[in-house]
This record gives sequence, C-alpha cells and structure tokens, in this order.
Amino acid sequence: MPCANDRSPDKNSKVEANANSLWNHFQFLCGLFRWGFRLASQIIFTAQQPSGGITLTLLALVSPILTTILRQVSWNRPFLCYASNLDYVRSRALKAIGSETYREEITSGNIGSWVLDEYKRARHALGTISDHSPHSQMATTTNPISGIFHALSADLPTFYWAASVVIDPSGFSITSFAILQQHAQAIRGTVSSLFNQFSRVAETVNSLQNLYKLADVTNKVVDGEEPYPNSTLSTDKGMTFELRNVSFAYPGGKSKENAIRNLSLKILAGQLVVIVGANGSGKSTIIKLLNRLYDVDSGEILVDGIPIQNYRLSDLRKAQALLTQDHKLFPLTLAENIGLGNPERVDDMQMVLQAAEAGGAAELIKKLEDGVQTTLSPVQTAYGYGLEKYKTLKSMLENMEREANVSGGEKQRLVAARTFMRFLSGGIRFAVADEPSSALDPKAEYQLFQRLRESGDGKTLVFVTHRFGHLTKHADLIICMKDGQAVETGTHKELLALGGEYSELYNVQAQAFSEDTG
Ligand SMILES: Nc1ncnc2c1ncn2[C@@H]1O[C@H](COP(=O)(O)OP(=O)(O)OP(=O)(O)O)[C@@H](O)[C@H]1O
Repeated sequence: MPCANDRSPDKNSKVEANANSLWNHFQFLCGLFRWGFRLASQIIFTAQQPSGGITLTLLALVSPILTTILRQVSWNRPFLCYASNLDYVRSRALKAIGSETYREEITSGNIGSWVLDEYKRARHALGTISDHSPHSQMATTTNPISGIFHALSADLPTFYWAASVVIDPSGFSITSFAILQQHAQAIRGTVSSLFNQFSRVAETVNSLQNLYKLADVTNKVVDGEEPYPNSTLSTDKGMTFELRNVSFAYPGGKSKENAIRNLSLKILAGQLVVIVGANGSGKSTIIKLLNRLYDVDSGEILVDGIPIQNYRLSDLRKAQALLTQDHKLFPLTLAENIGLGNPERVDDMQMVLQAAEAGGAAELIKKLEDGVQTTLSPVQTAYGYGLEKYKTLKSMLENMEREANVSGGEKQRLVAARTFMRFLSGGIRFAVADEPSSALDPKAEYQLFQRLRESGDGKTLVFVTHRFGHLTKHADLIICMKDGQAVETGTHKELLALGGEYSELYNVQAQAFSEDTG
C-alpha cells in the first residue's frame, strides 16, 4: 500500500492499508467462495448422473490436478523473470515507499499525498495488469509442456465416453454425450480457477491480517485545527519553542529511563541553536518532539506561544525542514528524490538543479550517465532461481539489480539537496540538521553548514552535532544534554567559562587537535 498518511501518519502507528486494497481482498475472497460453491454443486450433479457419472467426474479432475503438479515441477527449474513495464515498476516503487522503511521521510516531509496520487496514476495506467510481485505472478503462468499435458488430459472424459459406446452401443445418445461433456468441462474450468486462486491465498491472508490490525490502531499524534503560521503570534523571523517540564519515553521502548526528563528551555525565533551531548543523551529525541513525530508524556511544548498539538500537522510540517543522517533515498529518480523536498514543485528542474548545487550534489549528478534521471537504488522487479550454472542469465540478473556506485557521503549530499529544495519552497521557519555530517568529509561538512547558515534568514536553525568548532562558536544558544536533561545552556564562551560538561567535551576534541598539530 503506497501511503501511510491516509490513515496512520504518525510513527506510533505500525500498520498500513487503504480502502482500495480492502476492496480487492474482499472481491478476491468472494470469488474464492463462489468458485468453491460452484465446484461442489457441479461435482454433486455430475456424480449423480447414471452411466458413469462418478468415473467421468474423476477423469475431469485429472487435467487441472496434473497441470498444477507440472507447474510445481517447472517451478523447481532455473528461471529468470523481470518486469519491463514502466508503470508496473513505478507502482512497485511507490508501494515500497509506503512501507515502514520510509515512514519518517513521508511523515516529516509531508509527502504522503504526493505518493498516493502518483501510485493511483501508475495503477490506473497499468489497467488490468496485476501489480503483484513478478514472483507471485509467475506462480500462475503455464509452460508449453504443461500446456500439452493439459490439452491431452482435458480429453480424457471424451475418450472414456467413446470407449463406453464401443463396449455398449445401446447406451449411446447425443443428448447424454452433450450433457456429460459440458459438465466435465465446467468441473475442469472451476478446479483450474481454484488452484490459480490458491497461489494468492497466503499473500491475501497476510494483507487481510494487516487490515484487521489497522482497525485497532489509533493515531496517538492527533491533528489540531489551528493553522500555522498564527496570524498574531508567529513572526517571519522563525519559529519559537518553549519546552515546559517535558518528559518522554518511546512507546514500546525497552529502557526503564525516559529519553527526555523534566526538560525546560526556550528557543527564540531566528536563533542558531546547537545541541551537543553524549550518545543516547536525548538530542535527536528533542528534534522528534519539536517535529511532532511523537507527543510528550508530560509537560508541554509551545510553538509561537500555542501548544504544539493545537496546530494542523500538515501546516506545521510544511514550515519545518529536517535533515538527518537516517534519511534515505527513495527508489525513484534523483530528480524526484531532490524535488520531493517541495512536492508542489517536484517537476521544476531548474529548482531541482539549484537545490542539488546547494546540497553539494551537482558534481555527482554530472558524473552519472543519466544525470538527474538516474535511479540509484531501483526497487526489485527481477527475480532469478537456480541460475548458478547459467552465467549469461546470472549476469543479466545482476545487471538488472545493480545499484549505482555512490558513496555514503554522496548519498548524504543528495539528501541535503532535498532539504535545500524544501528551503526553496519559501515557507520554512524551522530547519534542523541532525548530525548530517557523519558521512561527509570535513570540506563538504563545512560547505553544508555554511550553506545552511546562509539560508538561515527567517528560520530558526537547530544543529545536532558531536563535532565542536565553527558551529558551536557561531551558536546563539548551545544546549548540552546528558541523560535526557539539559545540564547546561548558554553560548560557547559562557559554557567554557562554566568549566562543566560542555567544556569537558570541547576540551577532549580541542586537545586531540592541538596534539595532532603540535
Ligand atoms: N525509536 C526508539 N525506540 C526506543 N528507544 C529509543 C528510540 N530512539 C532512541 N531511543 C532511546 O532514547 C534515548 C535517547 O536517544 P536519542 O536518539 O535521542 O539520543 P542522541 O543523544 O541523539 O544519541 P546519538 O548521539 O547516539 O544520536 C536513548 O536511550 C535511546 O536508546
């Protein structure tokens, strides 16, 4: 199912589904019952016929059973199957984007409706072609050998009837021949259809289980009604935040400790804020709360003076841009990967290239043969089985599956370009970079920070980092986290003068640097 947002937009909801698939599964199950009922009545009727009704029924079953067995046998032989239909590939890619893997990108990027619309478009273009995996579609195809056996075994009832006439010519009647022939054919057709349907039963039952689970899922992050920006309280300098005695533990988390404990702090509009602290101290969790990916357990968060949960989620997220090291590339073209920073302008190639430049991805795009139309990690639509001895087929499969060879740092630049595309949408008042630099070399990191800072006008900027240097020195506010609490807040100079946690973390890095150069 392509989109989590039409029913379950928050990260607490685990199950995805949509009305389309519910209807498809309902139709499928109705079909299964219909075929089952039809088969039972056909068998009862034919078996009750005088002059060999039971034998004829059994002979009519030979063909579909034999075909199914032959199909199983041919499935254990080597094969390669792949999809060449572009609408099919696109619908598979969009389906994949609707999965749990991309949940954070979809939610924080506010792109759920774009994904759903594109999926509907691709599905419509596919018409009656199924968008099930090639693997499961192949399970229902036939091969020439099973075709020959199918044709021969299909005539068994006629051979039986002809032999009976030769043995006992007095039993011959055109009417009885026509009736029995018709019923044998009907039984064959029904059994074949049932076998074909059964190959999809597991897939359908699995999806149905998800649908039923969905009915029990309630969105914990409930949408508000207040539009953002607020006409009287919001300023065009950026978003303001006030955290009042906030505590939070992850739903289903194994730790007994809260990830955030009694945290109170203020972030003013237009400030450059840097959050530092040891691993697991709660830095990223603060960002997730400010982005309203989760709601606090106690205390409250005010945005521009109003409780965060009062705002419409889509408005709030439209005004926020989030760049994290965890963000992933979608199985779409680079143009779309970058353009989705601003779904309304995804086709604006000039803006996409401008964002690629700002994110430091322009050089990479130039290097690639298909440029911005390259799909770095395509969705899997080719499958092979038992190809060890078939080198040509094996290398064909490997070429189909091959991902473009780009480094982690280059991928990070593409994700950064998506964030700049978001900046270009104009309405961003709060931008976050949560350790985006971990995969970047020092020069790329410096350029990224510079560009983010330069684009900072009218935005509150928050950086989460383990590296001290140009960022912390420029920060209006540094929040030093430890065990879910802000142990120190202030400017670089103020915190160094305190001689506490911040100065200790800073000195570890500064000392290493001076030893290196000394
Ligand atoms: N999705 C999650 N489910 C359960 N617990 C989580 C989840 N994400 C983080 N935690 C826990 O919450 C606490 C705070 O994590 P958080 O990611 O905010 O720390 P951090 O300071 O950003 O760490 P790092 O520097 O390693 O990125 C940690 O104990 C972590 O194990």
